[in-house]
Amino acid sequence: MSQAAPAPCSDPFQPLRLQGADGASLELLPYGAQLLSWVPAGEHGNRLFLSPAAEYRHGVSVRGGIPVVFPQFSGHGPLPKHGFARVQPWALEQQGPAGCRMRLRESPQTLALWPHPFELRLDLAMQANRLEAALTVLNTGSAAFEFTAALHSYLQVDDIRQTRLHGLQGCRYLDAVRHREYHVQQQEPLQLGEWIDRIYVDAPGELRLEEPARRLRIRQEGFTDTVVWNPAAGLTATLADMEPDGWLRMLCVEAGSTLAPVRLAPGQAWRGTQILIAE
Ligand SMILES: O=P(O)(O)OC[C@H]1O[C@@H](O)[C@H](O)[C@@H](O)[C@@H]1O
Repeated sequence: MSQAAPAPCSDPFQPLRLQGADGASLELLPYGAQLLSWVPAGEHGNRLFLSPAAEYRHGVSVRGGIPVVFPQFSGHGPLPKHGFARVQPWALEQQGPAGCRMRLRESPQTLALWPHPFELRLDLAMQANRLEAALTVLNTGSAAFEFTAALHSYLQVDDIRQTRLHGLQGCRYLDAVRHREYHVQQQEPLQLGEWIDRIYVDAPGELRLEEPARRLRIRQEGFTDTVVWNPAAGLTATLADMEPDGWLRMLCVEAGSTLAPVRLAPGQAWRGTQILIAE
């Protein structure tokens, strides 16, 4: 990756476009450091789901791509849902043809919500059919803090009802759909098409998303949990930024540390990575 001077992006809603020499490409919004699209080398379509009804304005999270969840997962705490990183303008720190580093530091807005100095880095790297997204959290203050976080990846599928997720059998999960109870995954592969909202705890390092015509390997490192979410028709109808049938074309498979907070002493850093491999 070539080094460029850190640049605050003048319009955070103006996407950055990167095109690797091998033909892979991505589009990224400085607002939220949100990846909007990733097209692997040799393919033509976005492997990430981006809702055509997504909203692009301050204070609202863009529905699709890969939102960065920090410092709070979902509604599990006093902060706004999924924290604030996804609705802040990030700076572009480094950029090359096949990758970039985005950076977010504390600001008066973040300190008003969460009184800790921090630095977040999102490193994105494409290589042929592979995309790596790495989130680094640094404690730049003088007191310890705790956080939860996730890479909230919306994966594009042709038809969720024909899609299977392999690799979760035997894994314990917290089911947000059924009274927030814990269960153990029996079905293998996991069949989809109904409302699902689960946190798989101590999730395996690799899953496989299988569709009739293609496949995606999903790896994670550093993160402890995997969240699987699809709103189905009922919940989708309540989301203004989703088309009524949008749920048929997406599945969120999120790499997260969501239930047990990560504690960072002053000067310490933590890193979590999600790797997507298109096949
Ligand atoms: O609508 P939001 O805030 O982007 O959240 C979407 C979903 O994100 C998932 O991570 C949660 O498990 C779901 O409960 C939630 O509905």
